[in-house]
Amino acid sequence: MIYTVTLNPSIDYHIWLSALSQGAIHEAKKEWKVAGGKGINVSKVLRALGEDSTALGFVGGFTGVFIQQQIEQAGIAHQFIQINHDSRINVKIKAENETDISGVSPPVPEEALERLFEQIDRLQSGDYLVLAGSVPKSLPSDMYQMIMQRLRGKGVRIFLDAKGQALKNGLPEEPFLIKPNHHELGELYGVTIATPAEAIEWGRKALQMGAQNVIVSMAGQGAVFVNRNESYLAQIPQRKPVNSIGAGDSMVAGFLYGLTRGMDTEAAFRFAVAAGSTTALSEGFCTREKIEAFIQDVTITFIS
Ligand SMILES: Nc1ncnc2c1ncn2[C@@H]1O[C@H](COP(=O)(O)OP(=O)(O)OP(=O)(O)O)[C@@H](O)[C@H]1O
Ligand SMILES: O=P(O)(O)OC[C@@]1(O)O[C@H](CO)[C@@H](O)[C@@H]1O
Repeated sequence: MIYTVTLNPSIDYHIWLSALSQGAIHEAKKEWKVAGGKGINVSKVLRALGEDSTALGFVGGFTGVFIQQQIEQAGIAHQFIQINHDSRINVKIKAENETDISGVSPPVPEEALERLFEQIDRLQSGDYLVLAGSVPKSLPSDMYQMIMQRLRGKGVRIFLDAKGQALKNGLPEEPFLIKPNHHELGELYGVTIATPAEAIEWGRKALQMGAQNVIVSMAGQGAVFVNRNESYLAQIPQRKPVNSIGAGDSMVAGFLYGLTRGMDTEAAFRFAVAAGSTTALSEGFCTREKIEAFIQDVTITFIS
């Protein structure tokens, strides 16, 4: 069974403007409101690919009701834990370029946290667990590490898509996969990663710190994959992105999907890159049809 955890879900309010200027009044050309948060996005992409998952996390208030309804309408199983305060609203402004404003995360009470731990304790060998996105401020920054410690030795494969302290703290627990983008990986080591060669070099450092597999996503530059046996570079044709929100989540979902369908590492990585890119290059998330049409445009190079 696949579980996704979104500790800090959101309503993503996508809004299209002709131009964004500080201090001005803007009239939107178009808008969308969708349930968001990285784990939830992974569940959505998996659903679109025909793979079931159960979404876990905290939802609250009128925004939480909306998020839960959307997940149910999408046919995604969930075991959300209700909290009293409103889930966040994250604003995604599309003008000359993309600007994100993330809302304030709601406080999560101790009892809600205990309930999440009870759910985590029920996971079994062979399950996959995706831990993705930010940790609400009221929770300890080593939340993901705490979850992973509870699962030690149980045979659950953990995909960790986090940044900063949450990523750093999680590495010693040997997550099956991490998927930082090149900025997030650079931030971990206090360096700037600008090229795939640098992403491979620093990705290998993350292996030394505990990660079993590392995908470093590099937006329009593609991605690199490293583990102890194999390293690959994925390149994609240069095209203007339409919506890069959720591209990284689509990549995580694509890799997970590939593994569950028995693809080898290289094929799962190729599928993951095609999933990320087709989300970035179209409105809405990737679909199987879009991925299949794009996948031959992904060039994979084996790196020794
Ligand atoms: N401009 C683009 N053109 C083609 N593919 C893209 C583009 N931007 C992103 N992608 C694809 O999506 C993958 C993930 O993108 P990115 O590195 O932006 O992830 P991210 O920062 O985790 O994204 P997010 O947090 O918005 O989900 C890339 O490796 C690439 O395959
Ligand atoms: O603030 P976080 O939890 O790091 O990221 C949240 C978020 O930006 O990530 C998703 C895209 O990856 C969006 O659906 C959501 O708004």
